[in-house]
Amino acid sequence: MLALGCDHGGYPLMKEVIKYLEDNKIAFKNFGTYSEASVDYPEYAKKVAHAVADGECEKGILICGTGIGISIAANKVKGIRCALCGDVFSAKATREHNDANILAMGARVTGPGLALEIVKAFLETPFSNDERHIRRIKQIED
Ligand SMILES: O=C[C@H](O)[C@H](O)[C@H](O)COP(=O)(O)O
Repeated sequence: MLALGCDHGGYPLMKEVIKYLEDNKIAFKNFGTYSEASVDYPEYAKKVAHAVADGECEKGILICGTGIGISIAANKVKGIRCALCGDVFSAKATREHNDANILAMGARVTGPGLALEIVKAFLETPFSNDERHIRRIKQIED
């Protein structure tokens, strides 16, 4: 199960992401927001980050205007490795190297075509399980 969250700035892109997930029969839980009415992104980062950290959801996707604020907020939650990605290489690398459990994107930065390629790479790339990456993730946790 995938946890979704966005603010008003991220909402237009989140609609595209939701369509992609539905088309590909990928299960998700949507924590909002549900419109372009102005809201505060930390609230949605918190909901998604806790759903992932608590094991309710396996991974998450967070979107705000830039992806910056919502990723900063999500990374305050213990156990969260939220990666802000604006390209496919980074989305793939952060899964392989960092075992990132939340993808963040900026709807005012990244267009929908590229964003959906980023989502696909993030969801389909497994963690490498390489010893050096496990060691470094452990250092982050410590
Ligand atoms: O990092 C923060 C996000 O980009 C927000 O989506 C952004 O700050 C919202 O801006 P505004 O309230 O001007 O729409």
